[in-house]
Amino acid sequence: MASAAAAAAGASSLQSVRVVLRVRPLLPSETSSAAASPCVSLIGNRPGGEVTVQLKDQHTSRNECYKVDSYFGKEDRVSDIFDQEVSSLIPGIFDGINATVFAYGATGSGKTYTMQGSEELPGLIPLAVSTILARCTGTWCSVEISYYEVYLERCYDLLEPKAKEIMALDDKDGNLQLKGLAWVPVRSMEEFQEVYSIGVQRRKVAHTDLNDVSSRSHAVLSIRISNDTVKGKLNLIDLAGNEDNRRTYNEGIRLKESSKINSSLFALSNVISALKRNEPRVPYRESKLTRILQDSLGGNSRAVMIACLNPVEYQEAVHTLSLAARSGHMLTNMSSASKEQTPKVKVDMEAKLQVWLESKGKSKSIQRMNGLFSPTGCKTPSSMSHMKQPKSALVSSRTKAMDRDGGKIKKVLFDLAVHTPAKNTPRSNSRDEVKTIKKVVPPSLAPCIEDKSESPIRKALSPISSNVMALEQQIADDVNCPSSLEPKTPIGACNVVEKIPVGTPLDKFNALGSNLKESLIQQYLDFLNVANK
Ligand SMILES: Nc1ncnc2c1ncn2[C@@H]1O[C@H](COP(=O)(O)OP(=O)(O)OP(=O)(O)O)[C@@H](O)[C@H]1O
Repeated sequence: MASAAAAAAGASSLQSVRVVLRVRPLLPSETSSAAASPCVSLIGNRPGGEVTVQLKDQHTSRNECYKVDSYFGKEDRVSDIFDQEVSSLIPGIFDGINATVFAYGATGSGKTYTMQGSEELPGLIPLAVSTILARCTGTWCSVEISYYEVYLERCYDLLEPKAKEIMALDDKDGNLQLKGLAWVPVRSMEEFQEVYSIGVQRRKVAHTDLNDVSSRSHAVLSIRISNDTVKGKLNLIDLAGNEDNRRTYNEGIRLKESSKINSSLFALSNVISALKRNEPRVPYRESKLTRILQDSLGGNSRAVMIACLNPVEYQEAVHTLSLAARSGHMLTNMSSASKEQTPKVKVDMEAKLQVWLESKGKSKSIQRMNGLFSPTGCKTPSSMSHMKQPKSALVSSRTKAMDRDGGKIKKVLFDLAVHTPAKNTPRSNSRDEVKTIKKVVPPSLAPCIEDKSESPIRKALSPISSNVMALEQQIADDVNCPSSLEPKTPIGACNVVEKIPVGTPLDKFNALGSNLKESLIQQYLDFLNVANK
């Protein structure tokens, strides 16, 4: 048993990105819901090695298996995650090896709970700070923190709010420098609490349909240690949640935030994917988030991605775990039961698309889609019927949220004693391994795959784009259509529809303008990302 634990520790320190799954418990508001049966289960693990999880959609019989490095379920505490995944990174920082821990997942999946914690259960951030401070006690080592957020692709200091936007620049040696970022020395948990709680209150949060206190920015807490010879850094990142705006009904600024959040998370997934595949070029410059993390992701740095899941949201879970897939952890397989269902799944998907378009009043769009995909006569799948109806007004309650969180964190940090790691306890896993087979990409996807550098499955797993407004603007600009076009109306709808020739669906598609093609492809991919692939 001891040698297995040592092997596990060794493995974790050798891997550059570990993917850890964190499934939160059902919330009281969810347990009463009809759709409250969990969609995720642990089905197998190897001591010290990867674990296999299964996602199952209760509305269809679809299920998929994924491999991750470890699994934390509803009975596991944040301190368990810290002991098993984060504490092993800390000695490396004292040897100058940077590390990054980031919580990734849909809105409301428990990222802030995991990173920041609550009054009773401190999160990974306070646990890490207390462990680092304890290690520095009686040495010449100094500890400093910075805390900043990436909001709408701009970087702001949360400890020095009057400072200008933080710029990511390369110095003469090619090392990344965050110009304008404040580093505040901390010598005790009390000092840390004082500084951090102020920063937490400044972070941008808002009420959304899916989370009362939803983070609207990515927040990065960096802990830097320095002694005479070495500087090392640990980044602890609470990412904003990826959002499907067809569920959130975001509008205005919330929609704009959501669009930036989703595109930067996509950029992050590209970086992780490139790192896991040892690709020669890592696309750090695709977003501000990846750019500022350039010196902490890749190279000899270590990273732990905590993929957070809401246990009852199958589609979100698929989307979140797709990031793990991109980083080489997914079993690109389905159970044999689900293979038999592949044609049905495809039909359901098209029916869902029709229903969705109909619900948006897009009968013309349906006709055009029917030119691209085979027509179906299916009824609305039951899985669509549980979708939320839009609320008439979304109330921003940042002040409320700040009161709640700011107050809480202050207490958390005051109360926190230096964290003593608990002994690692092996998990009991009596579940049977499922037999898996290779996943099939529906042939109807083929014309949509334009990017030659990416595999079809990878493209199909792209994140949900929420650039509705930007897309509309682009459509209006590009084809000079009236600005009164409804959201998601395909490009050039006003001019192009009559010109579509008769012939095969592919002929019709090829005859469309490039903007219209791009729009249709994007819409189809968007749809696939929230429907069965
Ligand atoms: N492990 C857990 N145990 C109990 N409650 C939890 C747990 N994880 C999350 N929650 C609760 O779930 C709700 C949503 O969690 P949280 O705000 O952390 O989500 P999030 O992923 O940070 O969302 P967003 O991306 O919108 O900021 C909160 O009420 C939180 O207290």
